[in-house]
Amino acid sequence: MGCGAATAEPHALCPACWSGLSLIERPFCERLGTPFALDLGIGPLLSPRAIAEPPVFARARAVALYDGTARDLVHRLKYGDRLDLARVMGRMMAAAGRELLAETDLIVPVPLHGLRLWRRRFNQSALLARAVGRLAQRPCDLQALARVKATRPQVGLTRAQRAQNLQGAFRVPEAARPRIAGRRLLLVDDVTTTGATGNAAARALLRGGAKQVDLLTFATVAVQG
Ligand SMILES: O=P(O)(O)OC[C@H]1O[C@@H](O)[C@H](O)[C@@H]1O
Repeated sequence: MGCGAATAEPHALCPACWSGLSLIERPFCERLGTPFALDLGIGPLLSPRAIAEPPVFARARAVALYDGTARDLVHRLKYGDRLDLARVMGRMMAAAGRELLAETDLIVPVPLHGLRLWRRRFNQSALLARAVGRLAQRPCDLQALARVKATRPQVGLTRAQRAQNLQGAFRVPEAARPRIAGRRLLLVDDVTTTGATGNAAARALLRGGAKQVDLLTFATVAVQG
């Protein structure tokens, strides 16, 4: 599916692609979902980063670290027009996000600004959100959150610049407020790097009346602890 090699089942990864995935398993930070190098046998665990800078979202989970096959899959989906990959990636996300999905009322993808959506012709996060929703049997609302600012791409920006770039970028449209009021939302994106996008989007959703916002992405950038 990822590299094009034949697989026994349709919409599956070949063994080589599988072995190139750095899957995230416990022990991980219960808040950020980032893995720990060591299992200390105690829990629940929080990373120093989650304690020093608690995120706006309640909990984040991701399938894999953003390297090897995970990076290839994200790039092929996003820049290579391989929309078909959303299905296999969504299946893995539904598994990695099982705990979050059990407490989710509504799935909301991170939106693209209209201009970027027009250029790319699709929102990869919406494709992933739909695939996760279908499998987990949770409704998906593509209009619950709007990207009202045409931000620079996050790629190449520092941590502080990423947060700055997203200030005021998201808003819950008036018409969507009744649909998210008091509800537990699962925000879906392709990748988390610094968490700036997840934080900015979660902040807008909480301001818009959501009760809780969790974050599920396909990949996360490795941050030790
Ligand atoms: O905001 P952080 O977590 O730093 O970076 C992740 C974002 O940067 C984009 O390329 C991804 O699609 C995602 O929305």
